[in-house]
Amino acid sequence: MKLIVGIGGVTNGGKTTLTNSLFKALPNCCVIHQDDFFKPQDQIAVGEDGFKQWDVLESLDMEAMLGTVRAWLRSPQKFARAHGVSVRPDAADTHVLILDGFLLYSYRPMVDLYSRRYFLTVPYEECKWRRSTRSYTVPDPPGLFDGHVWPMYQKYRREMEADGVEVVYLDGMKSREELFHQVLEDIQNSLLNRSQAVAPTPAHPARPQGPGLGGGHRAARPTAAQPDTV
Ligand SMILES: Nc1ncnc2c1ncn2[C@@H]1O[C@H](COP(=O)(O)OP(=O)(O)OP(=O)(O)O)[C@@H](O)[C@H]1O
Ligand SMILES: NC(=O)c1ccc[n+]([C@@H]2O[C@H](CO)[C@@H](O)[C@H]2O)c1
Ligand SMILES: [Mg+2]
Repeated sequence: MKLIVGIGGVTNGGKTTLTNSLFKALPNCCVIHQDDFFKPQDQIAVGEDGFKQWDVLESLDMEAMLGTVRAWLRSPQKFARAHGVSVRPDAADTHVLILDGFLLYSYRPMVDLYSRRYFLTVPYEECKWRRSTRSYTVPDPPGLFDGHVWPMYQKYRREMEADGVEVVYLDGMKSREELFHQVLEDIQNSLLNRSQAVAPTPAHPARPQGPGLGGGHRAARPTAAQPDTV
């Protein structure tokens, strides 16, 4: 069973913090960070506002990110091994991929790959404060947050909502522990529901095939007919 989980949402909402905790807690779990797919600095456009446009989809090599997700889909076992994740024999059929990033649900070719799309939010003031404490590989120039980062967050979020992309909102003002337990429990329930949906137990108790029984046609399988991939 393969499960792709998105930990998306606003910058400094706590995505990577939450992702790291889930990674440690879930069996056979791999992580892909969207931030690893930023294009080189000299390929980042400069806007009319004079700011490098880091917070737009075009600044990310999303084709490469999708390629990495496809590699996991082809063989989660191989992917896990290649990334130093040792596959747990007691849960060898369960594979979870977490995608961590601020623009996960705005790239059309990937939107339908997720089993669950989480979206962390924090209010403007908190976000601005947290961001001011961070140092990125390219430090934020003065005014970037108000001039570029926050307006782009609002624009992409509006578009995502207008497109009807279904997400589970998470309140990033909750404690790290509360968020972790909430999301872990939710993912574990998804895994449980899926394992029950694909379990080989028949919908009805097996009946011996005697005369007059088993007339040659099969009843449609209910939820079990769903593929176990995403
Ligand atoms: N639940 C929380 N409550 C308070 N502070 C938090 C919480 N989660 C994370 N933080 C802090 O907020 C900051 C941003 O956290 P984190 O790096 O996880 O966010 P992010 O959404 O991944 O940000 P980025 O946009 O840089 O990817 C860090 O200083 C982190 O310690
Ligand atoms: N990781 C990077 O190369 C980089 C460079 C400049 C800015 N950022 C910021 O990262 C955030 C997403 O995590 C975005 O808001 C970018 O502004 C990242
Ligand atoms: Mg992060």
